[in-house]
Amino acid sequence: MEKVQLYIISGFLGSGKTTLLLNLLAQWQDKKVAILMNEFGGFNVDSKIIGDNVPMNELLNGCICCDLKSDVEVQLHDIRHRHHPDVIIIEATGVAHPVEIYDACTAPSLTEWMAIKAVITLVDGPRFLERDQYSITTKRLMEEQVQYAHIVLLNKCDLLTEEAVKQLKDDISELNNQSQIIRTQYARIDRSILAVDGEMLKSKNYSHPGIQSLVYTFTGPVSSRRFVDWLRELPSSILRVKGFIKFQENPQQVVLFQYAYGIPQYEPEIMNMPLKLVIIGESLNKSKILNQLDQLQFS
Ligand SMILES: Nc1nc2c(ncn2[C@@H]2O[C@H](COP(=O)(O)OP(=O)(O)OP(=O)(O)O)[C@@H](O)[C@H]2O)c(=O)[nH]1
Repeated sequence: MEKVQLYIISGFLGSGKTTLLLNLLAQWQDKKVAILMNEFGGFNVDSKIIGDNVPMNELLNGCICCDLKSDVEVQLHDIRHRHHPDVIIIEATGVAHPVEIYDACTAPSLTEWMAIKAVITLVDGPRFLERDQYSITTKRLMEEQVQYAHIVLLNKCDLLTEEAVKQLKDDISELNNQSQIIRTQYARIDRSILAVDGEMLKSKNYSHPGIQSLVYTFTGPVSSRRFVDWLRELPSSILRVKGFIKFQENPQQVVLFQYAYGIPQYEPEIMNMPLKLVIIGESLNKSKILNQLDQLQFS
């Protein structure tokens, strides 16, 4: 019996994990692919982006590498029994430690039928270049995600100079000289790159104390100008914002909003999605953010 192949997609918040997942799904149309999606918050924007056609289990409200670690085994068995996939892809939260996820997938009841093919880490080039500006824990996490990958995608190269790409490649090789390093834009890779076999990674206990998330639900459209003003004032401790929003200028249109490393992105959404925004950052001042969003919404 051929084993189900497992790929683990890791990488810091907003580095391009869902973008890679979408690329892989497009290339693997000849395979039955199922997804285990993990979100730090209670609302999964990424699963809405991927849509209903792909078999998917979700682990919400926590991180797969610590508080939800024991659920991984149960979810993987469930995926196998319900969907009979050829390939399973785990998309971890941006704050997950790859070794812990790997460890969670090596339970004997899983290895009977599942083979871990690779841990793929996405590096957000511009953010990684400036990793010294984050707290020591966050910087260490970014580096360890690189250190323990079998394949590293140096992503967002469109936002980097050649010199910066060279510098980042050197930094990544210094952290991990065993991995393949591939420079990418929008996480575009050829599936042949994934033909590797992940060897054992060593587990160690890991936690990420400072990183938190909150979900805000809008009751209706907001002013786009005031929303942009709010974004401009966001402290650098806010690492990621994503979700669905409507603007007063075009109140019927749902917009998929993404904000990673200071760069906002707006895309029209055809489905009528819940108007929720997920905000992830280091030591969030939750009441202040909720207050600001209330003001945006109600005044
Ligand atoms: N300029 C540029 N933007 C990119 C690239 N890859 C992804 N993005 C954008 O970066 C944002 C985050 O991408 P995602 O794929 O959602 O990142 P993620 O790692 O899944 O994010 P989280 O799940 O929140 O950690 C989106 O707006 C993407 O369109 C790239 O190579 N270049």
